[in-house]
Amino acid sequence: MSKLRVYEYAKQKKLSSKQVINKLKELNVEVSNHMSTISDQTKVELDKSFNQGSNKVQPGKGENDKTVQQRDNKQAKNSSNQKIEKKQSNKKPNQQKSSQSQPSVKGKGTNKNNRKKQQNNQSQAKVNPPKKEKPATPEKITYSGGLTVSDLAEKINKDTSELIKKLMTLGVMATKNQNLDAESIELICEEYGVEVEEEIVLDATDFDNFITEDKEEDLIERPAVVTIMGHVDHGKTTLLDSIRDTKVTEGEAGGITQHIGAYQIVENNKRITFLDTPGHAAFTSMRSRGAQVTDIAILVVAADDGVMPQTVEAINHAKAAEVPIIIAVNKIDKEGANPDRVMQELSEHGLIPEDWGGDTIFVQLSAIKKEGIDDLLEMILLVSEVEELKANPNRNATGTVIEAELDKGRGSVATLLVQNGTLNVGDSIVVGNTFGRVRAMVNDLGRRVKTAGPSTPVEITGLSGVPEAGDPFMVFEDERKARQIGEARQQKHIVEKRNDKVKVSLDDLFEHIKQGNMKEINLVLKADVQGSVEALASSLEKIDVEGVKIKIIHTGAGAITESDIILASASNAIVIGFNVRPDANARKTAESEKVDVRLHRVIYKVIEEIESAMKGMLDPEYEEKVIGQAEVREIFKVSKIGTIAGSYITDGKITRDSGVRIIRDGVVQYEGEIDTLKRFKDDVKEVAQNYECGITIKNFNDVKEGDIIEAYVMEEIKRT
Ligand SMILES: Nc1nc2c(ncn2[C@@H]2O[C@H](COP(=O)(O)OP(=O)(O)OP(=O)(O)O)[C@@H](O)[C@H]2O)c(=O)[nH]1
Repeated sequence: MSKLRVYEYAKQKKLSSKQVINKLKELNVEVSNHMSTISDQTKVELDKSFNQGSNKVQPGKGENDKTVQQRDNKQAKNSSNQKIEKKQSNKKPNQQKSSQSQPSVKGKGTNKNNRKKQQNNQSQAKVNPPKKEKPATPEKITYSGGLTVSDLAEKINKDTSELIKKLMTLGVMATKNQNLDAESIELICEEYGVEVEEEIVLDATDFDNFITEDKEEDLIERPAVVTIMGHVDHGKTTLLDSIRDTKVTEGEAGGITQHIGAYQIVENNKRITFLDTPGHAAFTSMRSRGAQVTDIAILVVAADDGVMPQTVEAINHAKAAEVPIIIAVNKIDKEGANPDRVMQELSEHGLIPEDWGGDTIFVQLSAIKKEGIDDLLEMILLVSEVEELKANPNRNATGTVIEAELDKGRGSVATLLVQNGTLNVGDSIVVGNTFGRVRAMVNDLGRRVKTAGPSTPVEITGLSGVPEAGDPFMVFEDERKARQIGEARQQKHIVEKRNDKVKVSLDDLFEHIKQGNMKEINLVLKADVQGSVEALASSLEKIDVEGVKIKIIHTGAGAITESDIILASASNAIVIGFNVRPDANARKTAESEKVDVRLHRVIYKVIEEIESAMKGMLDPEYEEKVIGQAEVREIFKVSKIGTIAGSYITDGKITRDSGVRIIRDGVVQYEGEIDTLKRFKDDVKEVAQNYECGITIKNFNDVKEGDIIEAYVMEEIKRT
């Protein structure tokens, strides 16, 4: 089977690759770029189509899949076969070329030619100094981490300008310092018959590169890690305390519980680990750092209060993290307790009790009276069993930081949750962007321990710095390696902070979609009233562009809160506010977490914006910039013209085309445009600070002495 690529076909037909790609799209043939291969059948269709106009043809699905797969599999190792194949298919024409212009080291025949040519050159040496002779084109080059045009030119011994021209004929516009993508590099190398290999350097700062899969037979059951969530005052803390009081001392007689951010209890000879920080903020902020520590979420709902806003938030947070939920209907001892109502209300959120044919476990309890605690624990064990939570205790420990602080006496103190393996005193460990050796370990009962297995929380000392909650940790065989990796992570962290890694935003949505790393777009939706939330949600869910789906992970009526932003950050979601604004905290968090928040007042604008972003057609975004202020000092009423505001520019300047706002006692009276701007009798383009001028406002004559006229322009926000 011949392997014809898009650009090759384009060249044959004297078309641009883009034209061919567009035509393929018309024919419903999926190609990712000019390097994609075209099957024989597709080629026939293309020929037909270019000769006769557009005949819609649906190609065999298998072929498309294959094309895509080939691109996906293009990792250094397994692509080497493809590369050799490519090289061979390109050898002939290139060698012909190179034998004319440059000495080549490939193929017997050409070698002879080269030798001859070289001899000729030597004999002419006196006339033409050998310096001028270009060095040979290498047979193979390797590179890692990208190449600029001039880097590549140097590697393959060509002039940069020649390469730029060549790239142009292949439909790639590049300057000499421009970084080339892997495909363009391959393309150029193919043209010159050079084999190219990209060396993928393993990122030593990425723990994933050090993790080896456990064998099934090495895995054993581990305790579940449980988080308690729910609305304010519904009894989360009381429940955590009751469980600890009744169980910890029961199991470990004489133990003094210590607050280390998590504790373990024993029920029916099985352990359960509770994270001791109630509330979904902690849960989600950890997740936003990439940590998934919770196996089961307990949702506490007070039976006398029912489902409240934070209950719904907690549900959505747990759902977004795909963590099973157990409902603890609390305060059933209270007068006015109505567990049925809680069930009813939760059913509306998709949590249907088993008694009613659903699959959500409901446990009724009184945290304060310590009633129903055993039932809850039993249910946790049941869910753990179903979830088949397992780990391998016989390996170096990995896990997550639950909390950490700097203690005056002990230095850096961190509570770690071991998630796999066993942590030992003396282990060399990298924690977040810091490292060290585990000097001492203390468990939740305040006892010194030497080892900690899967799902065990322990407090450790011995780190060189203070990590953050949610940071991952990993133990390494030797201290030198731990230090090396710790330092590399620290360095990377500094660089990343500097580069301010941005979360997904509407602006780069299309890029993500194009690169195929986005199949679902997560949205958090807030609106003024429930009705608009629903209307908006249903319209948004209907958008389907390029097979990418909208997924609404949380909705609510009311202002955009910090919790919305944290959820969006953790789930890489975009926040949409309809007739609502973010509160001050939310605004700050959105800025620091780099969450894209879009505010709208018209439903179709929201839909339009999302849709255009998905299609990569988002209009430039503008932001208002105040350029100056004027104080109205005198009013002139002129019958034909209207009210002229005799003003004095107190700050900045006012330009003829700026937008203006009339502010009276701090309140905006009117927003509009300038009609005329005059100095004495002359129309002027702008008036600067400390000058007087006459201003009339379009469609507004109610200017008063003492009013402030604020001028602003809309500036396009530069996208990076
Ligand atoms: N009657 C009754 N009161 C309870 C029960 N559980 C908790 N309370 C009371 O409810 C109030 C709130 O309990 P907390 O445990 O502080 O609630 P919380 O959910 O942790 O609250 P925040 O930490 O503020 O979010 C306290 O006054 C508790 O004593 C219960 O089972 N029955």
